[in-house]
Amino acid sequence: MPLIVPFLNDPSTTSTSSTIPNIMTDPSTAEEFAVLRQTLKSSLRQYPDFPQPGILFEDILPLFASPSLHAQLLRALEIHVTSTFPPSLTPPFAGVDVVIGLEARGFLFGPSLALKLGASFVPVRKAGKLPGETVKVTYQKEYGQDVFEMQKDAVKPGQRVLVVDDIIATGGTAAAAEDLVGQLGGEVVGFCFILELAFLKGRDKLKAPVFTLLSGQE
Ligand SMILES: O=P(O)(O)OC[C@H]1O[C@H](OP(=O)(O)OP(=O)(O)O)[C@H](O)[C@@H]1O
Ligand SMILES: Nc1ncnc2[nH]cnc12
Repeated sequence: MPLIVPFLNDPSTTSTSSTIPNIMTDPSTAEEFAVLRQTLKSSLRQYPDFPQPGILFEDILPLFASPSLHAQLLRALEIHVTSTFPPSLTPPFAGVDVVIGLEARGFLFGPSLALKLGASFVPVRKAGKLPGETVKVTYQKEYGQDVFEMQKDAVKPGQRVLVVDDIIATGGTAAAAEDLVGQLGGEVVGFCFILELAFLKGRDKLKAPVFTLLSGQE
């Protein structure tokens, strides 16, 4: 009988809406994950007053500038997703069919994560970039308003979708993606972010469970 270890006693890994069962059966994987998080967190940069006064901008790009950090990021995300949605389980905790990445920074790691999970990758793009029939939604984010679009045949009814992005701030962007998936009859089984600005309470706007790898700006 494997030892069941609580995944992490950290508020950034739990959801207020519903809770993902963050358990891991292998203690050495839990330890590996904790070390990965520490390394990744210490590699982020912050820029005050960008892109406008009053915003403390969290820059995740150093994670991609170094091949080693890039690999560690993907390993951390893979550990999380496969321990939360093991392909061998039955719903609601079975695997993921589609990973959706949100423009633009969700495109940096969404496709690689999808490949690791054996899932499809689908982009959600800013308006006017996608050919063919699309669904659309207008949304508010931490610094402005935008329009998101997804191709109509990108998600099939009943498919299990994981939405990924670099940051959740006010949650407007992620909620817009959840809306688009719902319009196509897909099921968002979870959200996965690298970083969460917890004080903005963005996760409260989302119906599906939320996982964030790192916390920021308490
Ligand atoms: O939770 P919210 O308040 O909605 O903000 C989070 C969103 O804001 C940023 O994207 P941005 O719209 O700046 O676009 P970009 O990735 O194309 O630069 C970030 O990458 C998230 O997608
Ligand atoms: N403070 C922030 N830093 C980086 N990306 C963001 N997207 C929304 N708010 C952000």
